[in-house]
Amino acid sequence: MTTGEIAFRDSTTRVPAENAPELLDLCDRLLSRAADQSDRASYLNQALSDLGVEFGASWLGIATRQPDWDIVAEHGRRPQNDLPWPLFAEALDRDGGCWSGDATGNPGTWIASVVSGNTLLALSGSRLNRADVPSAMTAGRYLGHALKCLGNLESALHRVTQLRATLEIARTFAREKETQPLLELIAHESTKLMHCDRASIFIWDREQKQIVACPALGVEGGRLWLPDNKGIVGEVIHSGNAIRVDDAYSDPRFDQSVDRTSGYRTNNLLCVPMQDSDGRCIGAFELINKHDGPFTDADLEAVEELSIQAAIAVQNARERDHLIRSNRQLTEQVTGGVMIIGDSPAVAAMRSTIDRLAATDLPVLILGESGTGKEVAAQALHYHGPRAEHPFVAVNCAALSETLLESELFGHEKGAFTDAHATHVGKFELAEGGTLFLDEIGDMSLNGQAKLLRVLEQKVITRVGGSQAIPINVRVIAATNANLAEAVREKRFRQDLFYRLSVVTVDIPPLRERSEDVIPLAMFFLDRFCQQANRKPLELAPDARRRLQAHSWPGNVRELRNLMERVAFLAPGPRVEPNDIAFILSPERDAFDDLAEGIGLTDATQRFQQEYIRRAIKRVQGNMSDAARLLGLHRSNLYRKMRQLGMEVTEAKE
Ligand SMILES: Nc1ncnc2c1ncn2[C@@H]1O[C@H](COP(=O)(O)OP(=O)(O)OP(=O)(O)O)[C@@H](O)[C@H]1O
Repeated sequence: MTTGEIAFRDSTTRVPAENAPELLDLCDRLLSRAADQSDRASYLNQALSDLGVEFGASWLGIATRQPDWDIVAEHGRRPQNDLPWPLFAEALDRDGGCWSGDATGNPGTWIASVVSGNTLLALSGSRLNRADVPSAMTAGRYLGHALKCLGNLESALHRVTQLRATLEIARTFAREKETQPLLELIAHESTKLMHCDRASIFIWDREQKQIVACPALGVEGGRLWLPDNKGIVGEVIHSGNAIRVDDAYSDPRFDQSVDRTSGYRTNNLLCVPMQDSDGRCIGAFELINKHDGPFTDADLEAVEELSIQAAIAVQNARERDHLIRSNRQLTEQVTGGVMIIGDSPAVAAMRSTIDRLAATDLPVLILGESGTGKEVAAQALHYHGPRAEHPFVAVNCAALSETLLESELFGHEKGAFTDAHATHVGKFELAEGGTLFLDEIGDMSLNGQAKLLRVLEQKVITRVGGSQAIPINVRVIAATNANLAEAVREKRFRQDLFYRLSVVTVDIPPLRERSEDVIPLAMFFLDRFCQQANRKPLELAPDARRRLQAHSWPGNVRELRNLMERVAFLAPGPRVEPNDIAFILSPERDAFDDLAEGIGLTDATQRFQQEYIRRAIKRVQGNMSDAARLLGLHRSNLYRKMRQLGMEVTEAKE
């Protein structure tokens, strides 16, 4: 140390008693100003100005050594000659203060006093007294405390800003529903937030023991498949710990082959694991090449936060993708399964009508006896049209009481009635975007009909006990086995609703009127059930075919289907013989066999007709109107026919 320079250590400094009040006042100001400021630059400006006045210094600066010297803030006119760096170094090395002036301690030019660590406060001016050093040192220390507080505040504020930005980004993640665009969005937003070059998401395919990088920028197709045990990502997913690399090429864990593939040079990176809501690692999130130096601890914290949000969004999007895929598969299966089998002209016409109607939203009324295939026709309309990927919901109106029907169709709010313990979503809402099939519409009460009509006209529903109008987009297909036109005449069915539902009518004849369909349907069901029974497809023996065709099928296609189901499971041989179905079909059928032997065709026809009518009457328990319907005749024609055939008409009841 040269003459005229004095170094002080903290332990040896004493502030002269007479300076104490001003010093206290100054330190108080240094601290309280810190509370008013939120950034270090403005604070230092203010603090250096206060110190300048207090010490009568013409220049003040804050110098740091890391290891080169830098002046991070200054106030006043900087002296012409070079700054006394050795004096500054001395002050830092001693962790105290230094004064430079004349040997007697008269006013000199410099005081350097440590603020903290590698930072010091430097004062210059002709009025600086050696006796000022202890006060400058105390003020320097206070300045240090204040700067530390401001530093903490600044990093807390920075963290808040970063968290806010993370939340903002997470909100955009939640809006993106599909996986691939979501991954690209995450990468794009993260690079912006973290001021880096690239970001990649690595999805871990545990079964295949590989990780899929997406988006892998610079790689054709944007995707890259890598083994799951290599490189930094491999280590992160297996250990569940984040890795920060400041110089990639000097880190042995870094897999340079990825750079070789993409032609990109990785300098620094930050890689964090991605965990799903159950804490299972689903992949990793990597950021590459930060623009201003390597990634920091604060970056790590922010990326970990971002990765949690990204993982949730990725998981949701993947589950959604999965649901959509399986829905599509199911729809394809159902669409393939909805086949209208039959060779009769009636079925061929129905198929072409359905093909034409499927693409429209026209209301369709399907008419036909029970089991003729009304629901199959409704499904074909739905699954062959644009609503196929939305739900097909069927409601049997006959099975529901008036009160139940309303809540079933429109839903109810919790507490709407005594048993309404929870909110119930109605069938209209469940069928949103798709089709609602109202089976047995003829059995709906007049009150229910009025409500249904209103919904069809206004296209909104209100849940029972609710007040909110919920818009609906549902195609309605209705069906009935009753004579709706007659019900309208008898005022049991609203005419306006009838017209609204029956814009187009599809009439399905009973199976007995389309005997060409019996064998194709029987074969279709037989094949399907043989598959289920795990046996080779069964043949139908010619006699068995004849017997099936001769049957009157009062239960229509449903009866045939059920019969074939039992046969597929029970027939002992590779062919269905008449005996295999004899015990299932009505035993009365066998009586027809006798007719064939030894009598003329006219007699046989007459006896056949007598027998046939007798059975029809028996089947409907003697109700002549029903029997006439079953036989496809008007009731008066049935009586006439019976008389012609010499049958006892009195046996019939109404
Ligand atoms: N043309 C057809 N092709 C294939 N299967 C059919 C056909 N018609 C009916 N079925 C089958 O017959 C059974 C009964 O058909 P469906 O339920 O559609 O009749 P429905 O007229 O709606 O009866 P209900 O009035 O009693 O509800 C179902 O198993 C259906 O798959």
